[in-house]
Amino acid sequence: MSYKSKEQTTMRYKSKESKPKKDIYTEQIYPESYQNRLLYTYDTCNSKPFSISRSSSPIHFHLNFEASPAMAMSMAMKRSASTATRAISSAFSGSILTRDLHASSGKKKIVGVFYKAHEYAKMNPNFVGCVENALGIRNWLESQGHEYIVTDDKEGPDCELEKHIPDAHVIITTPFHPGYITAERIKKAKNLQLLLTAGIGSDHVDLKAAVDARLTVAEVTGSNVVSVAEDELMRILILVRNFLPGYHQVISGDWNVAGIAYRAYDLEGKTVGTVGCGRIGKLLLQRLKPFGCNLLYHDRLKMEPELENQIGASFEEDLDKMLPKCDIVVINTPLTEKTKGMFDKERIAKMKKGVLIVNNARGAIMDTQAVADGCSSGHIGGYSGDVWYPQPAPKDHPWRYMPNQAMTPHISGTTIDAQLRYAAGVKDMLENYFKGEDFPAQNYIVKEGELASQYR
Ligand SMILES: NC(=O)C1=CN([C@@H]2O[C@H](COP(=O)(O)OP(=O)(O)OC[C@H]3O[C@@H](n4cnc5c(N)ncnc54)[C@H](O)[C@@H]3O)[C@@H](O)[C@H]2O)C=CC1
Repeated sequence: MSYKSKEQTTMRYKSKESKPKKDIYTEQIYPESYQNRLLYTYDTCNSKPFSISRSSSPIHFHLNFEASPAMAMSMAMKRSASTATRAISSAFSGSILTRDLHASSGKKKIVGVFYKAHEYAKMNPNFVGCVENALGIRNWLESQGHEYIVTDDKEGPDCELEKHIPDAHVIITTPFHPGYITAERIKKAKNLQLLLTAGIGSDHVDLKAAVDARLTVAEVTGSNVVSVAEDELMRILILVRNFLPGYHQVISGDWNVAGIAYRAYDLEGKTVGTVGCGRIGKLLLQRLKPFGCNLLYHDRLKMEPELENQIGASFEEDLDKMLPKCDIVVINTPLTEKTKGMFDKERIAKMKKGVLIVNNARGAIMDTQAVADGCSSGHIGGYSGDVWYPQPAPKDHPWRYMPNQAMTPHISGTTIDAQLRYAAGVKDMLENYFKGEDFPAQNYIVKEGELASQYR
């Protein structure tokens, strides 16, 4: 995608200014989100050609950004809330725990694990999520005397990540190219205090080991939920319309309408169920509503009736009762001890014959072979997603070769918009960490020996 022109950016800025007040639905999805501020940052950086060179990192710009009165007020409110939180927590914290966050001051060693971009790194100055552009925080970190090592080499005993584990204070990694932080690595990491996920989903960390070691684990909650929900909608349409065989026909010089049409349907009137209905699940349901589908959701938590009514979906307490009703099932839970392997042979057998499955949550929520077998037998009519286990997916991963799949590498949550948001979120948390301040509460996955509720 090309960069936005100044006119486009101005339009976006204007439309943001005239945006109607958030409704109850949006309030629930974005409590204290980064969204507005970061979009503002993004617009600011693109619409001020006099002060910014295109090759600079965009996420530095919000330091110079003059807040509007409303934003200044909200920032001041946040500051006073965080001061109050600190006062309360310091009043109650008496224990001496060597690895708790902010246990030591001074220069830090920060290790980042990202995917390599090679020739693509220079093609877009906002492409900050790769090794080469390193979230755009290198100058900022190094100017304060911190050491910043960045690599994509993350597997095996001789990899670059392993070399830096013993003296790293902070490890940042993205779910797109996850640095697996195992219990063994945590044991070796004597200086480690903080594990940051540049994105959402911290299952690449052995969270139990992190709890036991009293590490802090945090992610940029909300940073790419819109990106994933949009991508899920695209995958649903690709499967329902049997799009991919048509695309392949065009490339291979064929023309066979029947070969596509015999199993292409409308989305209207179909029953779609989301398993997990947090931020992404709700955004997906909101996007599906205008298609005239019958919407169901299963989650640990039932929505407030007003929100449920606004979204137009019905709660299904029992997953196994919801599945046989669904033409399309979308997975939107984190990978936890409870959801690992949740979709095995028996559960897949409970689904309708020909069911379409979209999974952008995590590959390991599915039993790999059961999915491949389901696609081969036709019980699963189509499977699409961007998440695999492990990542990168090995060349012989069965999902590469099963019929009726529309798989991609892990991309849905790393759009340029998402990268700008999660890079700024990481920078904010590092800034708080250096100052000994708390992070936004919803970002914590492990804090003071406790695991966030959605991972339990
Ligand atoms: N493919 C990609 O690029 C991305 C993937 N993700 C994945 O999507 C997941 C969900 O993200 P969000 O919606 O932001 O998280 P969220 O925390 O807002 O929502 C997760 C929902 O899952 C529910 N849940 C947890 N365990 C459950 C269980 N055993 N049964 C039923 N429901 C359960 C929770 O109650 C919660 O409502 C992330 O954890 C991550 O794994 C997130 C962002 C990007």
